[in-house]
Amino acid sequence: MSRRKVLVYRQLPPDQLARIEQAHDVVVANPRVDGQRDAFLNALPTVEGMIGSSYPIDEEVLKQAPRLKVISSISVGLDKFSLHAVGRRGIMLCHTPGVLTETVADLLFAMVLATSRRVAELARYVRDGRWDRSVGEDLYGWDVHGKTMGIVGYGRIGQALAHRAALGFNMPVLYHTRTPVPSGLPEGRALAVTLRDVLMGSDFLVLVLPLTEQTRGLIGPQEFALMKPGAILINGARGPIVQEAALLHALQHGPLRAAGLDVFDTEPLPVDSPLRTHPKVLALPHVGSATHETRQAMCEMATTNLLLALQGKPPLAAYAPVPSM
Ligand SMILES: NC(=O)c1ccc[n+]([C@@H]2O[C@H](COP(=O)([O-])OP(=O)(O)OC[C@H]3O[C@@H](n4cnc5c(N)ncnc54)[C@H](O)[C@@H]3O)[C@@H](O)[C@H]2O)c1
Ligand SMILES: O=C(O)[C@H](O)CO
Repeated sequence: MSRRKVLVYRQLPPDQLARIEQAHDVVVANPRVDGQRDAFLNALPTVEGMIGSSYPIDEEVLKQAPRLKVISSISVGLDKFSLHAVGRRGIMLCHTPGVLTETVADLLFAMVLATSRRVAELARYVRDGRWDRSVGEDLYGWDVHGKTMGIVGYGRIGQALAHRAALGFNMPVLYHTRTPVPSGLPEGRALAVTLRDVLMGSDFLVLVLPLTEQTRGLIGPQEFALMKPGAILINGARGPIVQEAALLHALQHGPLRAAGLDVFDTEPLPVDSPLRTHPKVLALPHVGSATHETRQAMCEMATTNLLLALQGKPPLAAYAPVPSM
């Protein structure tokens, strides 16, 4: 097998980097890191494989990489890639579904619990030395068990979340998804409904669907207007699925009691974003899959995908059909 030029554009664990270096000529250059952008740009004209995540690989980047055949993303979401250009060019785009499912569902449920039981706010109260008497009603939270869990996007992660909600917390589940699927739960525990019905019926509305042309701006003023007073929104999908101005309005004027956000329009979240310090917002730095075990598993899968695809073999998971090499 001939050695090819591979661009690693995000930090990889040393064991995975070594696997690539054994077979190919590697340039490590993260365009977000000061001093590495030029090396990233200089590598593009000759690279045949790329591995990384979170940096936009758009038409402009792809134009500069005429020999590119394989991109291996260390993510399940593929919204950072120009899918039209990838398809047109016959580039194999691989990703890492499945290995992060349970970990992301854990974090989504943590956000459900943290927002309703005001975990971050109460911890700050103790840390700030304000616990000088028993906590009054103004700091009480709201129950989670038995409330209705609404899920938009009932794929791998949505279903793992539904299991936690229905079987662990006795919550009725409403779900809405593009492609109809059975709930995977015992009879009567979950109902597939329209988006309108999920919005109207849920105490917690969790978004866990891909960002696409169809889902950009999906949750806006009209959708917030349908939601229950006191509902809590959790966005574990992608920031632009929710219209930010409408979200701020819904937090200030209702119906939202709180929002748990792991994802934002612009990441990292700008320091002047009103969402950063909003008292009703639990903002996390896009960490759905960020555990030692899962990030290692994602990097391993992405590395395997890259190596297989560069050998002309089917990778473990890919968006595009296998191109001829
Ligand atoms: N916060 C994080 O760190 C994090 C981590 C992993 C994944 N994610 C996000 O979660 C998404 C889902 O991951 P997954 O592994 O469950 O993917 P998946 O493909 O298994 O599930 C996606 C679901 O969304 C549904 N869907 C697609 N378009 C829709 C639409 N227009 N309306 C309603 N439903 C629609 C699909 O039918 C499918 O059921 C990813 O695409 C990514 O954006 C975020
Ligand atoms: O899509 C994913 O896998 C996560 O959001 C990490 O980028």
